[in-house]
Amino acid sequence: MASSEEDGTNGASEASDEKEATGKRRRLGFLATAWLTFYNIAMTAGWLVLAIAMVRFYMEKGTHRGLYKSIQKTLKFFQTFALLEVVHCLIGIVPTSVLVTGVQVSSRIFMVWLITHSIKPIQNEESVVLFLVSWTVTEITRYSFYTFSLLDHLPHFIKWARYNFFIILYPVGVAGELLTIYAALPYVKKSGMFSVRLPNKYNVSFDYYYFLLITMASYIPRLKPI
Ligand SMILES: CCCCCCCCCCCCC[C@@H](O)CC(=O)SCCNC(=O)CCNC(=O)[C@H](O)C(C)(C)COP(=O)(O)OP(=O)(O)OC[C@H]1O[C@@H](n2cnc3c(N)ncnc32)[C@H](O)[C@@H]1OP(=O)(O)O
Repeated sequence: MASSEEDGTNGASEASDEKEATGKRRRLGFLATAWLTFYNIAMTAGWLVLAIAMVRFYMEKGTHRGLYKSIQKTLKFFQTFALLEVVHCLIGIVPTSVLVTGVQVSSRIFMVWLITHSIKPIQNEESVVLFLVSWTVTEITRYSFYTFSLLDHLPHFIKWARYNFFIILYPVGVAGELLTIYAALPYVKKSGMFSVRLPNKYNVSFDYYYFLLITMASYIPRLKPI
């Protein structure tokens, strides 16, 4: 195999990658780079803690029943913290689209707080494990990718994982989310939770059951990974 010194091509492309990365950091500014590095390290660590807790739970109990309850605090904290990602786009320190990030983060927050947290009987559904595993592997890969990129030391495997894992993880995650919402439907219909019925003094009505059906339908344009 020809070395970069021999053919001159790899060396040139590495040098241009290096120049590009340095230029990007300079454009970003010291404070923004420091904050993003801290944020990405914290998020990688948070999702790693979650992964370890899930593996330990399963090894000790041999079942997924009770898993959500045991990890919910960590999940809620780190997934809610991800709202900062929308802020990062809004203030322009990351070049991702506000809309794409907003949809991604709000759908996750919705799953965490308005579905799994609020509807206790569905917490032991297998579908919850599907999206938990999918989100966890995705986020460990994604945040470590951003961290190593900012530090200019991106291992090949992390780069490969960032651009390939989603081929499996995205459909698994979406299936887990949709099946969990589907499992919630009977409880929502029976309890009438989060619904506002007429007559009332504001003359407005809202049916959470139909809202969930619309939410499920709104996944259709997003079946292609975002
Ligand atoms: C209230 C009711 C809500 C109802 C919702 C309606 C339903 C809608 C359906 C939604 C479906 C979502 C389902 C989803 O939850 C399922 C899953 O997630 S399953 C798990 C698998 N998922 C994935 O693989 C997606 C993972 N997510 C992402 O990749 C990102 O979150 C995304 C927002 C999609 C952005 O990705 P994109 O590839 O567009 O951007 P990049 O990552 O390449 O970033 C672009 C550039 O910005 C730099 N960047 C971004 N973030 C950071 C950061 N934190 N630190 C440093 N730099 C960052 C990045 O390096 C890129 O820079 P450059 O281009 O210069 O290299």
